[in-house]
Amino acid sequence: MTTTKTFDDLFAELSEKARLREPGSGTVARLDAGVHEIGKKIVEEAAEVWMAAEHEPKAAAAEEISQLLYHLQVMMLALDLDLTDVYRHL
Ligand SMILES: N=c1c2ncn([C@@H]3O[C@H](COP(=O)(O)OP(=O)(O)OP(=O)(O)O)[C@@H](O)[C@H]3O)c2ncn1[C@@H]1O[C@H](COP(=O)(O)O)[C@@H](O)[C@H]1O
Repeated sequence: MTTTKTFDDLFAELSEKARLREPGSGTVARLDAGVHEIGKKIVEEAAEVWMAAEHEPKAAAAEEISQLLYHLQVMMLALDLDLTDVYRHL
């Protein structure tokens, strides 16, 4: 049986990689690049979500949405925000 990684699972995984500064982690590299670069990536991925939603199959849009969620989590880590900081606004 395959298990599906949830938003919370991914955040826990990324938090641990950041804490350990895991060698070879793309997440650590993105954190080192800083908020400005992470922000540019969020805008890029958001545009890709929009384009996929209008012009590509639903599966492609789903993949782009997953990438946007990933980069939003990287920004949360860069700002030292945790899930409860965000969830309290939902
Ligand atoms: N879910 C993701 C994820 N989504 C998107 N991305 C990154 O975002 C990029 C988005 O794809 P693009 O098409 O924009 O690629 P690109 O233009 O080459 O982007 P750049 O790498 O040049 O920024 C991907 O190539 C990944 O680098 C992700 N990188 C990592 N994860 C997961 O995060 C976890 C930790 O990853 P590491 O920190 O790399 O170990 C793992 O479980 C990964 O599966």
